[in-house]
Amino acid sequence: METDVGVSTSEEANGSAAKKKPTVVFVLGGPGSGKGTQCAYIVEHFGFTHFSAGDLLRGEIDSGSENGLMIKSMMNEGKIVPSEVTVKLLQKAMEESGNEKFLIDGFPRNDENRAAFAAVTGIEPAFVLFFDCPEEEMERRILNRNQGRDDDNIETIRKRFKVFLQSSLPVVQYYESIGKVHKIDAARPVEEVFESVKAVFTSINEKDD
Ligand SMILES: Nc1ncnc2c1ncn2[C@@H]1O[C@H](COP(=O)(O)OP(=O)(O)O)[C@@H](O)[C@H]1O
Ligand SMILES: Nc1ccn([C@H]2C[C@H](O)[C@@H](COP(=O)(O)OP(=O)(O)O)O2)c(=O)n1
Ligand SMILES: [Mg+2]
Repeated sequence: METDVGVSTSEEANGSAAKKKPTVVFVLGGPGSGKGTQCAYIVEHFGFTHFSAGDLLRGEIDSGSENGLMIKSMMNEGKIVPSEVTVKLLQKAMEESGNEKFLIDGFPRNDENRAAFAAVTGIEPAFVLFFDCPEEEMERRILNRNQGRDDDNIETIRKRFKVFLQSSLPVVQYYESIGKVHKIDAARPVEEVFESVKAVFTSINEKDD
């Protein structure tokens, strides 16, 4: 079943034709909190196109691009790749998609990411989903993930948790301060988490009707 989520519009400064801007939802949460898993369900039910910033960066490594080695070494250290690279990949993916409703997963991961996306695309998120999960549960999930990722080892996982607390949580707190965060208890089974996620998207649809 697909449900419609409204596309925001903005008037040009001179008040002429309204120009459509894509609807963007940022999906945030620590490593292993279940962002990718829940995004797959949201796509199925609500007609969004899903982009994982981490997947786009891994694609860039695999393509043999000139940034590949730099991205690979930063990811293996659990560090956040410069926004210039990530925002460009997201912007290209959105332009090529043909959709106007996007779930952007794992981005923005720091304030630099947040500001660069706003400056380059002119888009502010409709809202932010935040998957709240204790570290020991996230660690268990990542160690069982089996996707063959170089950064899913205990040493890098610990570094990623540190970066999440230091750089990514403040971005969530910023969006909380402007009333844009829907916080979800992500420590529950997948289906239960999705019930809460579904409620958020359904209530947004109803508001737009
Ligand atoms: N609610 C959940 N309960 C248990 N395991 C989960 C849950 N959500 C996701 N997982 C599993 O945990 C791992 C990490 O999930 P993933 O969606 O990749 O998280 P993220 O994108 O936030 O790192 C995957 O192996 C996934 O199958
Ligand atoms: N906005 C982003 C997103 C991810 N990255 C890098 C740094 C992250 O540790 C890795 C992996 O991100 P990814 O979202 O795939 O990881 P999780 O799904 O949270 O486990 O990619 C980044 O540099 N900038
Ligand atoms: Mg992920």
